[in-house]
Amino acid sequence: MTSPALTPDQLKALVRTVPDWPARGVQFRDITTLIADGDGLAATIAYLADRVDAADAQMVAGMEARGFIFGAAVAARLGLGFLPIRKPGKLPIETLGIDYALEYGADRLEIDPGAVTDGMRIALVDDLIATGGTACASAALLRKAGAMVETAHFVIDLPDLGGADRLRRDDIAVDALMAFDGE
Ligand SMILES: O=P(O)(O)OC[C@H]1O[C@H](OP(=O)(O)OP(=O)(O)O)[C@H](O)[C@@H]1O
Ligand SMILES: Nc1ncnc2[nH]cnc12
Repeated sequence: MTSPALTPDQLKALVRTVPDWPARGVQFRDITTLIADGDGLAATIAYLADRVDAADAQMVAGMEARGFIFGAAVAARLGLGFLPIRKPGKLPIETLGIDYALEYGADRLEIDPGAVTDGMRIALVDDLIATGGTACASAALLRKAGAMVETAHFVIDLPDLGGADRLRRDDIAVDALMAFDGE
């Protein structure tokens, strides 16, 4: 695979930080500016694809909505299929779902169970891991469908929020292209 043209530090500089959005005290790490940059998008996909390739995954799963941007591009680059992990009520079939707790309230994720074959190695891809609620629920859902989920790959880690450690406690190896750590 050709080396990406931009370094992780240069990619980090393309992420826009919006203070106090969507709530006071939150530093929102916005990938809109990263993906609007052609070299930035290409390098981000190249980095993620190298890691998913090294994990020997048979399929890529991405979480709605931002995980679709990165996950589908990585899957296509590697010639793998892509499994969308959807917010509730979007799939026109009988789904397999999981309910999970958010900091305030609850949410649900759903997949097409027919897309997963027993024992298939599926790599998770998303733009960002914060508390890990979305990624842990996604891994549990894929495992419930019969998949093996051993790796998860993110563009951004917010280590202060503990999500990556939470995933590791579920026996999932985590990598991220960049971290915003107490910034
Ligand atoms: O680690 P967590 O605390 O679960 O947070 C991370 C999740 O939050 C964001 O998605 P969001 O639910 O905002 O949806 P979006 O991709 O549709 O914007 C992000 O894309 C991750 O999926
Ligand atoms: N701080 C943050 N920035 C962007 N997306 C997020 N999802 C959860 N926390 C986030």
